[in-house]
Amino acid sequence: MNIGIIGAGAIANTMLERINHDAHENLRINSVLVRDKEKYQHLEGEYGISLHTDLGYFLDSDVDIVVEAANVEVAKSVLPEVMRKKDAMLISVGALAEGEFVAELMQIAKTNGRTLHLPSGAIGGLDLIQNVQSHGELESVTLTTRKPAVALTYETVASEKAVFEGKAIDAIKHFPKNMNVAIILAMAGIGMERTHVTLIADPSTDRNTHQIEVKGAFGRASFTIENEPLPENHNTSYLAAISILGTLERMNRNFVIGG
Ligand SMILES: NC(=O)C1=CN([C@@H]2O[C@H](COP(=O)(O)OP(=O)(O)OC[C@H]3O[C@@H](n4cnc5c(N)ncnc54)[C@H](OP(=O)(O)O)[C@@H]3O)[C@@H](O)[C@H]2O)C=CC1
Ligand SMILES: O=C([O-])CC(=O)C(=O)O
Repeated sequence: MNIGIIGAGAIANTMLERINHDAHENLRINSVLVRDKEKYQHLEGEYGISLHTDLGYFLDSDVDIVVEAANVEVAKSVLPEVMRKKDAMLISVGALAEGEFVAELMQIAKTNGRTLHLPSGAIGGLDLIQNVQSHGELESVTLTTRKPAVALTYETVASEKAVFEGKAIDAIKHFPKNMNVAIILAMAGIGMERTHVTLIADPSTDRNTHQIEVKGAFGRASFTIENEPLPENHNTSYLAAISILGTLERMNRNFVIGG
């Protein structure tokens, strides 16, 4: 499967390493869309990809699926055009916080026979949450995220401090680079208004920890994911990058595990 990536930052680089550098048997990244060609020129030689700055030419290049790995604003602006022409995979899922935009995208997907894939990103447990909610039997979902203080605030923080507490829909507005997990969790479960989020700036941690608590007719579940960050961007967990890789790999299979 030929892949086009939007963005050339920490996640995109991990994918270029795992897929092109390691010569993945089924996957190949052919094209990368950037806004500054000079800055990323070295990638063409290093990974044998074509760099593009024009979305139209990028979409017309030899790619079967487009993976967005840029940011929420870029995702919002390019996704409608991308989905008219290609299947897409989105990691800046904060772009989907507004229901009207999701409805517009789903209409484009339906008209053009496209699929939008949303990997689990830096968390897990979304299979269980979706199963429980399939009959609307989810009662509550809470997310407590703890990140290094420097990732969340310019203030000097002496001891751990909650920098946000409230609904998922508001969490992504205030922290678009850190709360994509809140949005995928809300989409899988009880929505943007009812998913309760606490974001803690912790000067004593170097990990991105997401603690999820779920209650419903099935019983209760809790998941704690203690993520190692990517060296190129400490805000971003390594798991987010390999959740894209795993999702791409599973698209090639003739069997499905979990769900
Ligand atoms: N769903 C989840 O669980 C997670 C989601 N994320 C999200 O994934 C996304 C990518 O993360 P990460 O790789 O760490 O981010 P980085 O900041 O490392 O990289 C972002 C890349 O996007 C590029 N970019 C910015 N604007 C444009 C544009 N207009 N056109 C093309 N490229 C552009 C940047 O280029 P330039 O150098 O020119 O600025 C840069 O190469 C972020 O939105 C992040 O919040 C991250 C972790 C978890
Ligand atoms: O990588 C993480 O741990 C989470 C993150 O940044 C996000 O959800 O935006």
